Amino acid sequence: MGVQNIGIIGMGVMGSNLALNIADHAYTVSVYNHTPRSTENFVRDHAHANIIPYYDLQQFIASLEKPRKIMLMIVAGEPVDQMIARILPLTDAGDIIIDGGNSFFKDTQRRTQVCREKGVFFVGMGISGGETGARRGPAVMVGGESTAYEKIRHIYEAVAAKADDDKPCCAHVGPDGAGHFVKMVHNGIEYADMQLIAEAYLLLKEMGGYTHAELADIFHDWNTGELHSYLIGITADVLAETEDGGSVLSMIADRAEQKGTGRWTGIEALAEGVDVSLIIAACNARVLSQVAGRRRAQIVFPRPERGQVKAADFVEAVRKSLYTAKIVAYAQGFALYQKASQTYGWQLDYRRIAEIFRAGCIIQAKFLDTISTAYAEDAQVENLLFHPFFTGKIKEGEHSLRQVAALGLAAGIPVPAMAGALTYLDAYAGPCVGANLIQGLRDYFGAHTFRRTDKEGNFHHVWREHYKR
Ligand SMILES: NC(=O)C1=CN([C@@H]2O[C@H](COP(=O)(O)OP(=O)(O)OC[C@H]3O[C@@H](n4cnc5c(N)ncnc54)[C@H](OP(=O)(O)O)[C@@H]3O)[C@@H](O)[C@H]2O)C=CC1
Ligand SMILES: O=C(CO)[C@H](O)[C@H](O)COP(=O)(O)O
Repeated sequence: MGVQNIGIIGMGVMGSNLALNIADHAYTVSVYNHTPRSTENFVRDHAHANIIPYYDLQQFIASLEKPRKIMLMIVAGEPVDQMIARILPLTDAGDIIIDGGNSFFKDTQRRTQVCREKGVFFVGMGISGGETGARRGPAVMVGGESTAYEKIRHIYEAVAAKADDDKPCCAHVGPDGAGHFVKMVHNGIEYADMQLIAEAYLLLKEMGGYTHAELADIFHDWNTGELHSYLIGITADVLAETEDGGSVLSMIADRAEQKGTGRWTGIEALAEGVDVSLIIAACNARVLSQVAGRRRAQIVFPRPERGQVKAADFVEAVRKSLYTAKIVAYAQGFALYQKASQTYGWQLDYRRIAEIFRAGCIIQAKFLDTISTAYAEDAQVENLLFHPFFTGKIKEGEHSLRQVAALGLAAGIPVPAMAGALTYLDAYAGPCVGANLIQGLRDYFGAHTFRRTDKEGNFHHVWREHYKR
């Protein structure tokens, strides 16, 4: 008869740190890894009275109290299916398998069905906060049956980060794939946020001529105001870091990698018909940073001469631009939650999602408090941009964003996310966006019909050929 409170499979960065975090909260933890070496190294380097290593999967499962709580913290994709296939025969009805990795939410929906056939609960859990979060308190987004959540919540709410009001950053957000969907979009917003920060950095460095040390001070200063966030804070740290007297950032290759959650967000948004242009711009920026032809393009297409604008008001304009565009990025991400919630019938609680993002996760930021308040005031707000606080901030920052993006474009500095934020505003708020011509063309070549401004219904026009080809 097993006695350990929970089992964790996967002794990588996240699994090992979560095991320690859970063990620190007086829960007993069995750990297992598909290769014994990772487990051996972990228990050698981090001996803990509440952690017991297992090198045999059957013994690991047998060590757990019932209903068993078995958490996977392993590489997403095929390994998760393979591990479930190995675990399921060893489980009993009522046991709970928790996937804490960045799994694709549709895989989670499928796995939920597979486990349900055996009476086993499957919980798709989004976890954010990286290594430090896992060790000291992550944000936890739980998808699955509420019966299962009730059995595991005491553990995860204990280890999760706590917001300023002491509420745990852990919530049951909906059934099956909802937790992984919420995490996927969190990561998409993370991509957009980091891209905007990178654009602000580039503008200040290339046009303002600031050194990395000076920029570290600027970002540090920004982090004391409305931009206060984990990402701005660590940007200051990265900028300030030196090795042998030189900037570490200057030594990092200018090529951004990705594991795919941002890309999934873009694909799902396109499928849902929601514009997440800043997330897609961020994905494209990472893709383009990797292309082999960059060196050749630098020679073939020299960029325009860059003037210098080293002035305090330029720094402030960039700060305002970053904040304004960031609001658009978050509004787009939350619009995707709203649409997906309808599509999948999840009844997502946007206020609670914003609340659990207030601490522990990578996108934790001061203004998540305001997003949570906005949804508390109007749970069905059509778009966050219509909340008076954000409307005011957009109006306040739009001019700076326009000036800064235009400066970047004129100087040949790529600002796809900042420009994307403006384009989004212009398309959203513009009286005519050219869609009338698109409809005319579609009707011309394909008889796709169009709607009229003066009458209800769908119309086809018999177009005349005025110009001979
Ligand atoms: N790092 C981060 O900041 C965050 C990561 N995540 C997600 O958490 C999950 C784990 O990430 P992380 O800990 O960083 O990754 P690591 O690469 O540090 O660890 C991966 C773990 O998966 C195990 N593993 C690899 N292949 C298999 C397999 N075929 N079968 C079983 N186990 C396997 C590895 O074992 P071994 O090394 O012995 O092969 C290792 O224990 C991923 O889904 C990741 O996307 C979520 C939030 C934040
Ligand atoms: O989930 C995370 C944080 O929330 C991970 O850090 C994520 O893997 C980062 O994504 P990518 O590697 O694609 O930049």
